[in-house]
Amino acid sequence: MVAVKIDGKAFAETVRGDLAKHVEQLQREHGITPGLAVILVGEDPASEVYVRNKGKQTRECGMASFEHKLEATSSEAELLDLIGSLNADPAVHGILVQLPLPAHIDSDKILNAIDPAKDVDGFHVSNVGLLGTGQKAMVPCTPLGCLMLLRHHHGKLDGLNAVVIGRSNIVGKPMAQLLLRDNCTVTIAHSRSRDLQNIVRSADIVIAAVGRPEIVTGAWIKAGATVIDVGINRVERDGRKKLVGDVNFESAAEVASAITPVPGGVGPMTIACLLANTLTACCRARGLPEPLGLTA
Ligand SMILES: NC(=O)C1=CN([C@@H]2O[C@H](COP(=O)(O)OP(=O)(O)OC[C@H]3O[C@@H](n4cnc5c(N)ncnc54)[C@H](OP(=O)(O)O)[C@@H]3O)[C@@H](O)[C@H]2O)C=CC1
Ligand SMILES: Nc1nc(=O)c2c([nH]1)NC[C@@H]1CN(c3ccc(C(=O)N[C@@H](CCC(=O)O)C(=O)O)cc3)C=[N+]21
Ligand SMILES: [Mg+2]
Repeated sequence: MVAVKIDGKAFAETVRGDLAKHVEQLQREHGITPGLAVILVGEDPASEVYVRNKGKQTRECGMASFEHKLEATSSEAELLDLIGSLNADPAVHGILVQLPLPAHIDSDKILNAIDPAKDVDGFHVSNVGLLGTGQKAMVPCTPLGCLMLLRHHHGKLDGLNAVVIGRSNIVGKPMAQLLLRDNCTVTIAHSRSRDLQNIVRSADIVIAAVGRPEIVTGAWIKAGATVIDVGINRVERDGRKKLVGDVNFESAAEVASAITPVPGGVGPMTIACLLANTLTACCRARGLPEPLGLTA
């Protein structure tokens, strides 16, 4: 292996440590506790693990965590009611609705019902529009976490070729916006892209957000590239359940100059950025200065 392993877990711990200090100061000087509400609809076991981890880390940072679990059969109207009450609750500064939602619920309608000022996922159309036009927005957590890792390990990204594989609203598209804002030349690839391998081979920065276990191998990577693996795929290897990314770590690490592992890469940064966005939302709501350097 020639590549440096980018330790997202350690970096996320540092970010959460900084957050905890700001939260403590907010409490001490203003008597304010930032609050994050998470809504989970249905019983998806993987989602429950995220919700539990998020709740634990939220409390460890000194913030308040409100968890709402709804039956999978809950109606859109019930969910809209809950969002309405959280929008009106001054103790709640951030609202996250865990995705995907059950098929009978219109996700866009739900996401757009969240007060944009409390939309810590950055999925509301207003925040998407603000980000796309270069205005102050809530920035989606996973792309923001990737950007923080890239800036930290690579420095300035000006003029670099970045290839984002995946065009979802939650990862691929906002990731491309952030890289463009940092002056990369951005290509977005997807399932209809022709000659994906050669597109990826042109990249100084590769962001894999595909949801296909280890689809990207070392043979696709330009020597010296930086590889950010967003994928979280549960697979069975040698009779054991295991978590792998969208990148084959072993082979990619032979050619890349730096690469994130799965687990321990982007995932922990996503949660750290969610908490950072909650603190930012809280400061904006109370007209207080935003702690610098935590969000983009
Ligand atoms: N670490 C973290 O914090 C997070 C991790 N994830 C993980 O990241 C991955 C992506 O998530 P998400 O964006 O929500 O996934 P989606 O399924 O919404 O999007 C996947 C994207 O990959 C594209 N794609 C699928 N197959 C191929 C292929 N063979 N070649 C090229 N492109 C392909 C799709 O193309 P098309 O649009 O044409 O269908 C689509 O744009 C998943 O593994 C998910 O679990 C997600 C969120 C947070
Ligand atoms: N509204 C909404 N916002 C999201 O941001 C969102 C979502 N819905 N739905 C699901 C995806 C997925 N996601 C992850 C977050 C953290 C880890 C994470 O912490 N991973 C750790 C541990 C993984 C483990 O061991 O289980 C790691 O990669 O090291 C993973 C995945 C956020 N998502
Ligand atoms: Mg999706």
